[in-house]
Amino acid sequence: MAYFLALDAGTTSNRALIFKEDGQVVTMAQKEFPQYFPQPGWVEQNPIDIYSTMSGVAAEALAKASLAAEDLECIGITNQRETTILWDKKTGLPVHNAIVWQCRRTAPLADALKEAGYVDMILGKTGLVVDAYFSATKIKYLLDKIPGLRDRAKKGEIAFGTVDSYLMYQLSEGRIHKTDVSNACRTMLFNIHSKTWDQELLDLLDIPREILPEVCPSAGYFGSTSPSFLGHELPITGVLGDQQAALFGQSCLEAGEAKATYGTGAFVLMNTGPDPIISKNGLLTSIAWDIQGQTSYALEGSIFVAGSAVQWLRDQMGFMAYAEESEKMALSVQDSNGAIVVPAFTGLGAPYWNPYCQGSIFGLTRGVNKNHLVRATLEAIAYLTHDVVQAMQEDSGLKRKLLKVDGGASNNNFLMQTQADLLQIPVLRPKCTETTALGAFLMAGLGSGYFKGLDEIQKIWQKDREFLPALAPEERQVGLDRWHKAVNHCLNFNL
Ligand SMILES: Nc1ncnc2c1ncn2[C@@H]1O[C@H](COP(=O)(O)OP(=O)(O)O)[C@@H](O)[C@H]1O
Ligand SMILES: O=P(O)(O)OC[C@H](O)CO
Repeated sequence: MAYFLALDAGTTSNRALIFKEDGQVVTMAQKEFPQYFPQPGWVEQNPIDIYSTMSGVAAEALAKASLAAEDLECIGITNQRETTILWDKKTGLPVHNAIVWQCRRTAPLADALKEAGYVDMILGKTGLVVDAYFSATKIKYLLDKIPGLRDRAKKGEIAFGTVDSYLMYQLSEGRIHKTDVSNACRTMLFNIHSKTWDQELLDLLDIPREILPEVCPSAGYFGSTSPSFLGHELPITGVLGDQQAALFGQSCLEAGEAKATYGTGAFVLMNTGPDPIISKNGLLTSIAWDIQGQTSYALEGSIFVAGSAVQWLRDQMGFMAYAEESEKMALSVQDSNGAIVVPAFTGLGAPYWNPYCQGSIFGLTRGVNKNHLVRATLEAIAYLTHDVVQAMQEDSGLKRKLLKVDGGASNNNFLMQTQADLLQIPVLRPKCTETTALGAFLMAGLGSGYFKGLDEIQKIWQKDREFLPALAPEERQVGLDRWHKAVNHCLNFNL
């Protein structure tokens, strides 16, 4: 029997899972950590919280499984991407809170890059749309803001990392300053063709090369943890960004296979194989992973608000006590009674990319009640996902045959049925919905040499439920037309 530890550093919580070699979850421990919102649209986290909660849940998962660290084969790490941390190399202490991927504070810096005409150059090199979402403008902001930081960075005293890098640095007491290609490609500083940091982009943003981590393949030996973590040195042999990990955990290993993860936001990724496809429709091109010298690319549609819209219904509107109740409420009415919710709470991501538009509700009449609004919100998540999948088909020329789903909100059967109806293809939910952690464990198993190849890990994916399209095509088209009208109004509405 072999055991593996997967560390899943998410946006709102950190999770540690122990897996058996057949993909069974032995134990899981999870802990939320504080989020800070210093100004509207700004989001920060304390890196020390990120490390301390992760080290706490890892110890808890191990204790619950009655295992010792010596029983573990290796560690896999997966993480919220883009979130930017700068720290002092000597002390390991952060110089500022982490600037989280959702944070919009650097939108003016992104606008300046767009106005100066860098959109095509940046898309061509990095596969990314110019946006505050990615790490590059966040790093520049910190280097500009903190007195003396750029000089210290030039002298090699400061390190930059996304959450994977920061965790490895802490876990190894400063011996590992590395990241993997799937995380590096989300910084907007990494050339996805040459797979190297791009000097032209570094110069453009005045970011010293000295701060950057070494970029490694996703599977392989990154280094070992120090005994201060779990009491025993353990090899880290798999690292990748959480959406790419979910793609891997969903066993989307062939070109054309896709998954949608419905968590805080929703992220649709399609494996495009060994060649990157640069989008004409507002999607992102990322490296999915690099294994045994083989790079796989992915097209991605990032939707910033999905499950968090259900949290809004729960916490701000007070419509329910638990997110799970949204399914029953939506099914208690026949339709949304004409209401359309566009949950653009932090602007709209793919394929619209408007950081300034705001959430809107259309079609309100005296008969609309909270069940209709809950239904309209869940429908909006499915419509946004539809728009991304549509863009993906146009970019790739590949018609989807099915969509695999995961993440907290994929447990909502109404949402999944609506998704199948809108996409007109089967939607498949796996038995293990912790696909992100599953992907990290499988990657680590490959990196340690425990698994010899992809065919060995393909068997691990198992179906839980399949949702088949059941909506009449005319009815679907009417719904889509109304939705797109509402999105256009929302995009064009300026206070
Ligand atoms: N049954 C459900 N129906 C609708 N939304 C749900 C349901 N269960 C969870 N959610 C939403 O899913 C999100 C949590 O999913 P999770 O995958 O844990 O997210 P993350 O990894 O981004 O923290 C929350 O925003 C919650 O509102
Ligand atoms: O932490 P999650 O699951 O919301 O994922 C966040 C994404 O990686 C952001 O790009």
